[in-house]
Amino acid sequence: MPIAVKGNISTVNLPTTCSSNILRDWVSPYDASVVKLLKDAGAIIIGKSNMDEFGMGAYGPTYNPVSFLNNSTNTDSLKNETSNRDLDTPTDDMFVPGGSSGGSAAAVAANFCLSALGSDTGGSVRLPASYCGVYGFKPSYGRFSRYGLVSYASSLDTIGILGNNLENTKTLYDLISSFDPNDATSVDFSSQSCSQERKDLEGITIGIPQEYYVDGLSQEMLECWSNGIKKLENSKAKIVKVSLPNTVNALSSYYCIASAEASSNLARFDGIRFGKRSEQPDLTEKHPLYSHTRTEGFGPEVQKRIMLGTFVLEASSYESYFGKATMIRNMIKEEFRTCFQKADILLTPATIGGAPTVSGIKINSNLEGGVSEYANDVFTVPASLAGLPALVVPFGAKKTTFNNRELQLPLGLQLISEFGNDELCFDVARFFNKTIL
Ligand SMILES: NC(=O)C[C@H](N)C(=O)O
Repeated sequence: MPIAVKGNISTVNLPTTCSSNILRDWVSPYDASVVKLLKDAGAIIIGKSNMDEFGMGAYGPTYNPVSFLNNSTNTDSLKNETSNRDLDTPTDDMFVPGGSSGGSAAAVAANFCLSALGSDTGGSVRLPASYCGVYGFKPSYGRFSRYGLVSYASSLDTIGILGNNLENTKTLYDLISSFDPNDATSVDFSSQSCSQERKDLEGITIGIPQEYYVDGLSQEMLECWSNGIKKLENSKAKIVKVSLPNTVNALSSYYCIASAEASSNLARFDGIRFGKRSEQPDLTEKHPLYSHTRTEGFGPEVQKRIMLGTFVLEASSYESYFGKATMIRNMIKEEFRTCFQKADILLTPATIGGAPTVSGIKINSNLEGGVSEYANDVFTVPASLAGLPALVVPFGAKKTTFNNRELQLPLGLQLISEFGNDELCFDVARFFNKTIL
């Protein structure tokens, strides 16, 4: 199976740059455990995919293939379409793939490969899956080895899978679900496998978190969500309302914890041991080599997060920021636990709407200091904070026209299940294909 691998997952013969200047041309001396498992099973690694620098969703330069496909999945027409365009001056029919595994999602959506490895810290696999119309899976924390994944926020990071269909996504899941003694956070789930061939969803209760009806949820996503609920109901699932009151605080908690961990993890990139080293350090500064290397090597989003993270970890702000964020995280975990007493699995939107345009993202970033994109993670970060498995299923599309050209922007729904019960996501997802509304 041809597979693309995200640029932050180590591979021996291809560069692992995390799309960062600081790791430009860097090649790892070893394969990540997940890559090794795939190679041993005969997979063909077709290349490394583009990403937002170090996984920090700034919606980097990849374009969403939907912008060019024109309702056709033909790779030749994609090539023609892209070669006719000036990709440096995006028009209003050019969309972002989402981040940070945008390159992996785009590669699958464009039929360059059947599946791809990504990584998901707060939605980095699930958001691009939804925007590009492919499957996107984030496992229970600890199920896939992180050995060889460049760390961003270690308590949240997971390897994830993007797939063109459910079967290929599940094949990769089966191959890389493996305990790894090289990863101290790896969990042995081998005794917990519970996948079942079901003829319908009788006996399965689907929870609908009421707090996910957020302000700003687009009309098309609202419709997509209620169609999804109907589809599962038609397959004999029982639908119940559940409550996750701290959804409103999840984004602040996530961005505080993720930035704090990033500021610590990224301290290793200092120009001494890895990648780029500044050639012109200003010797009048206190730490000229470190500061110049890091100023030249990291992009603006990464620098912003390092500064935010350093701030929330300072002794004077620790309790009011990092301490509170951790408390909220614990409350979110507890709320999920309560939900799973009423429901087996939750169904939510993956995003608030279809993919934004490239130019829209640029305008918003300039106006609001670059935090507006963070709001798009509202439905994905809660499962990350709680370490739960979640699967995004492509379901529906938003129709839009530009210069008389009709485009269909994909929309995805998210299934979230209990810790360790990853396979239930796949079991339920099958019914999005089976039942006719
Ligand atoms: N890495 C992720 O999962 C994406 C998230 N938007 C972030 O920037 O942290």
